[in-house]
Amino acid sequence: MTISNSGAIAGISLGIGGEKDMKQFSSVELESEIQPDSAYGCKETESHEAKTPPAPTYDEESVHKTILVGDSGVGKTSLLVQFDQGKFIPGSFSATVGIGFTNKVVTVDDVKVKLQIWDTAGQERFRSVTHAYYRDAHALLLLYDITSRSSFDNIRAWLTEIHEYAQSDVVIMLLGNKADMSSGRAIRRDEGERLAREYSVPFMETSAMTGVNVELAFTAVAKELKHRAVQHPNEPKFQIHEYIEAQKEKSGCCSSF
Ligand SMILES: Nc1nc2c(ncn2[C@@H]2O[C@H](COP(=O)(O)OP(=O)(O)OP(=O)(O)O)[C@@H](O)[C@H]2O)c(=O)[nH]1
Repeated sequence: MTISNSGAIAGISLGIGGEKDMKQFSSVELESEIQPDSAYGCKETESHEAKTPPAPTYDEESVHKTILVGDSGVGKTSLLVQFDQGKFIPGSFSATVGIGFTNKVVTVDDVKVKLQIWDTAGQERFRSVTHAYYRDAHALLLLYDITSRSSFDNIRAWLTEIHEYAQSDVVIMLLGNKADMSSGRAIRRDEGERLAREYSVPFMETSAMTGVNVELAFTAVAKELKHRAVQHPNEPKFQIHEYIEAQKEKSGCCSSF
């Protein structure tokens, strides 16, 4: 699997201590970047004979809007920077202001899946701005910080908001970030697993610092979105939970947490 970047993080100032100011991007400009969901569904055939329709092909021009959400300070910007640039800059970001995005292309099953990844401000005062972006989101990565009980407790409220403002079929993934901070851990991994099971969403612990599971989180989302776009009604569905567990086992990623 390869990952390529098709743009810098829009509106995020990466300077040490710099504010992650997204203000210079108007929502109109940003929305115009999003392509229609042309890959979803397949074309009607002219013949009226009862035959199995051909499997739809994936439209590589489709853009999948993927949004990072969660309390302020859980590591949304750091996760995106780790995925985008493969690096972690400790303590370098002040709170995100507003919302901004970066484009990434993830190659899964030999096709290029375009993710437009939006980094949102976790602070309460920006909530009304970010809600507006949920509506046409294809995927939401919901983060808490494993060293922060309150960020974990707030996940239920985030899920309520997501169900209120996002499409009912949006792909949701729960991420327990800062998994490298074992000494400060406040939330056990099985608590995260239990919450994810309760809401039937996939879950993994990540570290924006070490990079553990960062690529896997985005790749799993890309795979799910790609499979949904070309899903044939008679074929078994892609099992994102099984895929994640298999990949975790392969990498042996989580044994040290
Ligand atoms: N040890 C460790 N620190 C992290 C990790 N992810 C983020 N941090 C630190 O946590 C702090 C907050 O990270 P941000 O990425 O700014 O968090 P955010 O969720 O974008 O915050 P808002 O913009 O306010 O919503 C920074 O000091 C990061 O360096 C991680 O995986 N491990």
